[in-house]
Formats: sequence, structure tokens, C-alpha cells
Amino acid sequence: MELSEELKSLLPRVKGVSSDSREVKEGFVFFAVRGTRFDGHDFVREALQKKALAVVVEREPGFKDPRIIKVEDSRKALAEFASLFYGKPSEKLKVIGVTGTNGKTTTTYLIERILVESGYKTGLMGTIQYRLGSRVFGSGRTTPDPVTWHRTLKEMFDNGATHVVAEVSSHALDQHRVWGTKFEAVVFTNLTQDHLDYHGDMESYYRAKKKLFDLYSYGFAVINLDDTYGRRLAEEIKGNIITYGREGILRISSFRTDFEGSVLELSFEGKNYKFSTNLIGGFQAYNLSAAIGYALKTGIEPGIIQRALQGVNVPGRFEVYRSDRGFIAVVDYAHTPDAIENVLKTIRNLALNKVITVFGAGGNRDRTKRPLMGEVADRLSDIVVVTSDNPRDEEPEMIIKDILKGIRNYEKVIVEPDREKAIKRAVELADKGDIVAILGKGHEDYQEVKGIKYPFSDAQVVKKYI
Ligand SMILES: CC(=O)N[C@H]1[C@@H](OP(=O)(O)OP(=O)(O)OC[C@H]2O[C@@H](n3ccc(=O)[nH]c3=O)[C@H](O)[C@@H]2O)O[C@H](CO)[C@@H](O)[C@@H]1O[C@H](C)C(=O)N[C@@H](C)C(=O)N[C@H](CCC(=O)O)C(=O)O
Ligand SMILES: Nc1ncnc2c1ncn2[C@@H]1O[C@H](COP(=O)(O)OP(=O)(O)OP(=O)(O)O)[C@@H](O)[C@H]1O
Ligand SMILES: N[C@H](CCC[C@H](N)C(=O)O)C(=O)O
Ligand SMILES: [Mg+2]
Repeated sequence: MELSEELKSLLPRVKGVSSDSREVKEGFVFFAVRGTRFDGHDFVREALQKKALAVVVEREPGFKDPRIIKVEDSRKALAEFASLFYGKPSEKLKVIGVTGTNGKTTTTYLIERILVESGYKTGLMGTIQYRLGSRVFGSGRTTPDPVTWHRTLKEMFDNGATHVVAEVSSHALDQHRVWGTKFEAVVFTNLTQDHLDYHGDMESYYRAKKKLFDLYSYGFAVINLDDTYGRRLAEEIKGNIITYGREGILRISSFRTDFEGSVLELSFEGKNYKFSTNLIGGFQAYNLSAAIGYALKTGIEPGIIQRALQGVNVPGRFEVYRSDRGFIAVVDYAHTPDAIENVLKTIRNLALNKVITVFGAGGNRDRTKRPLMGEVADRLSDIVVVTSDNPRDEEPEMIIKDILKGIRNYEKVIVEPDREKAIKRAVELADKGDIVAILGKGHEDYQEVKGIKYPFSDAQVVKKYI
């Protein structure tokens, strides 16, 4: 989508860009976008009163002003304009976008490690934070609004970055948060149930993800062929695609994992490779394959890839804590049915004795995944402690009720809405050879209740009681 000459002609005089009237100052261009809670068009007058240079709307606000400019899609116009305002940073960098239900954070950390090991100054943007090396540029949404997105790319470029690896969420794609970005490569990890509260159904969820592969410009795509939607995507899009999986162009031939780490054997373009990593979990075969596929395609030496994979640290993903009472606790970010299935299958295989699972579900998120999470935890655990995650604006007891609907063996279930008490209880129940899985919050250092983020960390609580 091209911006109008009228809009482009403003650029030399623009002092700032925003879609939030509360941030507008003199000389800003304000973009009115319709959202889930507000309609930005209700704040056009406020922006004009604050001496905005121009106000971009999708529909006439019911009064005239020479500064009002009408466009077809104000979200796209906002992102495109922000990109121009910040000097089209994605065209000065190599931007790698990773999307999918699970594995985005892990895969971006893997690619960042490999690029840094190769000597590239590499930015990272995603769920945990936006950083360049140890310098943090922000945090918040997994993928931020368009102004934050393009500004952060510019700031990273100004600080010497040559590459930026970023998670691109389905919400972001649906809201055109990264519109106007040119990608070096785009990666699809998998698509399983999550965020149906927002997308409504899996088809819409898939269509949102697919935008990254058919509406954006990129050099090549890396797609998981062992995922149903990945296979469909690889068939539906045209372009330079590297598939990965048991039958991919990058073919996984074997994978072993235990508490010491994992070994992946694969073949790619007629050569066989063997990589070892400190990461643990059967599902890591796929995150590793996506990252290695990107690296090999861009000509990074296997020896450098191997060195990078030895020391990967993804906060809150399969963090292992050992007790001197002979059991292990694992803190992990799994908060969807598929993620819980994947992490508990690995834990089931590694446990010498019982598996005790502690988890809840986020409030103001997909309600329909809750019983499915309960069913998986029930099937793969010996004891299940159902507790709270981030209740947000919902009642914890109501969220727990939704989860219990998926559980059949009530004799193995303990309900404890207080997350610290739930973890304490699980650790007290653990015997030698057991594994206690504490799922859903991972790296999060807060518990969000009715708009307030109270300090809370699974890892801190585990260390207190283990
Ligand atoms: C459902 C959703 O994605 N909402 C995001 C979206 O808000 P929205 O478009 O619905 O905006 P709104 O709040 O209705 O307001 C509409 C417009 O009016 C403007 N406004 C509003 C008030 C006012 O006084 N003046 C004014 O101009 C707002 O600035 C906005 O532009 O755009 C906002 C600005 O970028 C985001 O902060 C907000 O994230 C909410 C808080 C959120 O919780 N989002 C989560 C679900 C999310 O985005 N998650 C994904 C995926 C997570 C993952 O799976 O990893 C993520 O990328 O983080
Ligand atoms: N490739 C994968 N397939 C299935 N499950 C995975 C995969 N990678 C990680 N997981 C599980 O999903 C959890 C989330 O992983 P990660 O944070 O990398 O995903 P994400 O896509 O960034 O999630 P989010 O969308 O919530 O930010 C992990 O803690 C692990 O339990
Ligand atoms: N512990 C969080 C993880 C989800 C966070 C992110 N994926 C989102 O949906 O905002 C929750 O279940 O609420
Ligand atoms: Mg993430």
C-alpha cells in the first residue's frame, strides 16, 4: 500500500507520530485507528487541539479541518508512515521475523545466539524484552505497536546492529503492527490452539499468521513441514522456502534429549550434520531445525552454529532446579494445550517416578483452551495441582472451573488458587525420582490481577521451598 503524496510531503515537518491522542504534541501526525476497546476517531478533536500537524482518519469525524487526511486503512498508513519517519530502518538491517503458536521466543534466542557467535551485532525483539546485546530498548507486547516497532529498529541500527531477530505475533499481523517492514527471512514454527478469544477460530488464526508469508517482502521462508498448518502454508505460498521436519528440505534424522541437553542429527543440501545443545525437550528438535535452517541458508559455518548452540539461555523455558531430597522441579512457559503436551511428554520420559504438574490459565485469554489444558495435564501427570496464572479481570475460581471441565481423574487433582501455596504443596508432595512441572508463567516476574502486576516469580518460589 502506497502512502499519498500529501502524507509524504509532511515528513520534513513532522515532529512525531502516534495513534494515541494522549501522546500527541505540536507538530505530531495522529492516526485514528479503530480498536477493541476504543475508536481513535473519537479523539480527533483532542489531537487537533494539541496542534497536530495532521490527523489521518478512515472516516470523516463529522466536522471539517484542513489538517484531516482520509485514507483507506489507517493502521497500514500509520505503520508505513512510521517506517518512513524513522528512515525505513528495516531496509538498512537484516530483519528475521518468527511467527507461530509456540517456539517463537526460543527460536529467536537461538538465531540471535548464532548470529552473535558469527560476529554480527544482533537485536532481539519479543515476549521477554527488546534488547541489543545487554542494552535493553524496552519490553511489553511480544510485538509492539508500529511506532515502537520501527523506532526500535532505527535505534538498534543507530547502535550498530546489522541484524534484528523478532517474534511476530498473530495479533501483530492482524493489526498490521509491522507493516512496511522488509524481512531477510520469515519463520513459521507451528500453529495449534491459542488466542481464539481474539481470532475466533483456527482458520482466522491461520490467515493472520499467513499474512507474514504472502503480504510482506522477504528473501526466504523457513517452514515446519511436520506441522499441519505448516504443510498447508508451504503448499499455498510461492517463494523461496526451506521446509524442515522428518520430510523437510532440512531433514531431521534423529533427536535425543535428557537433563544434560540434546543431540540433533539432520541432513541439508546433501550434507549430514550433528549438533549438540544444552537445551532440553523433544520439541526443541523443531526450534533448533528452524534456527539451523536459517543459519545454513545464509552461509554460516556449521562450526560456528555448533559453538552457539552449546550456551543457549532462554529465560523461563525448561529451567531445571534440583532438590537435595532427590527430585527435580522444572519451570516452563507452556500455557497452551500443545505446549503442555510437549513439555510433559519430555518430562514423562525423563521422570524416574511421579510427575506432579502445577498450572493455571491466563484470564482475558482464550477460554476454550482451558479444559484442553486440563485434559493434557490429567493424561500426562500423576498429580495435578490446578492454580492461578494471570487471572487479570476474571475470577480465579471461574478460570479453575473451566480447567477442571477437562479433567476426569479427580482423585489426582488438588485445587489451590494461591499460586505460591500450590507450588509449595507440589514440592512437599514430591519424593525421590519425581519431577515437579511448574507451567505457564516461565520468566514472568509478576502476577497480573485486576490491572495490577504484583511481584511474583515461579523460580523464586521454587527456590524458597525446594
Ligand atoms: C487486543 C489487542 O491486541 N489490543 C492491542 C491494541 O489495542 P487496540 O487496537 O484494541 O486499541 P484500543 O485500546 O481499543 O484503542 C484504540 C485506539 O484508540 C487510541 N486511543 C485510546 C484512548 C485515548 O484516550 N486516545 C486514543 O487515541 C489508542 O491509542 C488506540 O490506537 O493495540 C494496543 C497498542 O499497540 C495494544 O496495547 C493492545 O494490547 C493489549 C493491551 C493486549 O493485551 N494485547 C495482547 C493480547 C497482545 O497483543 N498479545 C500479543 C501476542 C502475545 C503472544 O502470544 O506472545 C503480543 O504481541 O503481545
Ligand atoms: N516448537 C515447539 N512446539 C511446541 N511447544 C513448544 C515449542 N517450543 C517451545 N514450546 C513450549 O511452548 C512454550 C513457549 O515457548 P516459547 O516461549 O518459545 O513460545 P512463543 O511462541 O514465544 O510463546 P508466546 O506466543 O506465548 O510468546 C515453551 O515453554 C515450551 O513449553
Ligand atoms: N502466563 C501468561 C502467558 C501468555 C502471555 C502471552 N502469550 C499473551 O497471550 O499475552 C498467561 O497465560 O496469561
Ligand atoms: Mg514469545
